This record gives sequence, C-alpha cells and structure tokens, in this order.
Amino acid sequence: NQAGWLDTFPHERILETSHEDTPLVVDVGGNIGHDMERFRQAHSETASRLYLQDRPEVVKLSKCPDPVNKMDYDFFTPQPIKGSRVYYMHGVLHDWSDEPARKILAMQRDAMTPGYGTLLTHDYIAPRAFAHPHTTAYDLTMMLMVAGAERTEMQCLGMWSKPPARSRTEDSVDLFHYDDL
Ligand SMILES: C[S@@+](CC[C@H](N)C(=O)[O-])C[C@H]1O[C@@H](n2cnc3c(N)ncnc32)[C@H](O)[C@@H]1O
Repeated sequence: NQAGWLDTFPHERILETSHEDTPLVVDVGGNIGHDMERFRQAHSETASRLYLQDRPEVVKLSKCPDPVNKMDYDFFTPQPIKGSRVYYMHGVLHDWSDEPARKILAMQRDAMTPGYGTLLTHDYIAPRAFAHPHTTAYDLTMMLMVAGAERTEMQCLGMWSKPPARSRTEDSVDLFHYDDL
C-alpha cells in the first residue's frame, strides 16, 4: 500500500504559506480526484481554491463536491490556472519519457509565480541500486507500456535545466521551488 500524500507531506504548510486571494492547489492529471478529495476533507474551508484537472472524459466522473473546481485540461498546453500556491502531480511524470515530461513541466512552470508557487511531484524515486521490488516492477511496467520510467533522483533533477539549489526528498514526495526549475 502506498502512503497518501497527506501522510508524507506537511500539507498544513501549504495553507500557512499561501496568500488568501490565490488558487491553493491545482491537481494536474488528478484523475477523478482521490488526492484532491483527501486535501479537501482535511481543509474543507479551502474547497473553492482547489482545482482538479484531467482529460474531459475522466474529470467528468469526479465525485469531488462543489465548490472544488473540476476542469478539462490537457497538460501539454499552457496551464490556465495562474499563480497557484501549489501545482501537484501524482503518478504523472512516470508515464512519460523525458521530452514529453519536460513539456508538461514547462507548461506548469510558466503559470507559476516566482518565489511563491511550488511544484510538487509525487512518484517513486528509484535508488541507483537495490531498488524496492515495487519500484522495479513499476519501472519495467512503465517502460514496456508507455516508454515511461521510475526515475532516480539525479534523473528527476536532470529534467530541469540546472540542478535545484533546494530539493528535499521525503519518502516518495519531492519538493521543488519555482526558482529551482
Ligand atoms: C497514472 S494516472 C495518475 C492519476 C492521479 N494523479 C492519481 O495519482 O491517482 C495519470 C493521469 O493523467 C491523465 N492524463 C493523461 N494524459 C493527459 C493529458 N494530456 N492531459 C491531462 N491529463 C492527462 C490520465 O487521465 C490519468 O488520470
């Protein structure tokens, strides 16, 4: 069983460090909203500042209640929600090889407010050797099915043009600030 993001990430910090007049969390490729719903339940007063995005045929199946914003969005196109405190991607980048993954990242980066926005990516981080069997199994599956990969930390960092000055690995959650992208 994989831990949920609220179990591994200090989510209160998102609220503590946000400006009240901006979007709070955009869940990019969030499927029908499992992760978004966990956040909403923990912080229900923020629901109108939450955005669930996925392909139209997926997001229309979401049971996230209003006023959570449910939007069609193709993550290869410019991110329409500008200036959110957090852009969250869970299990998205491992579906893609480096070139399309960089494009997805660039589309989010361009919507972010420097010094304010944070991109959270939530994937397995593969060690260079002796990976957990789950990580290896996912890695092989991603390679065979979609030419994706479970990346090592260096591979993740290599997705950006320069190594981040600040990055933090906490279980399976990596945190990068805009300035590091
Ligand atoms: C592996 S799932 C992860 C879903 C969710 N984040 C989670 O962890 O449960 C990848 C998601 O990306 C969505 N997706 C695929 N291509 C997309 C695109 N071009 N634009 C937006 N979402 C897309 C899929 O519909 C799917 O919900």
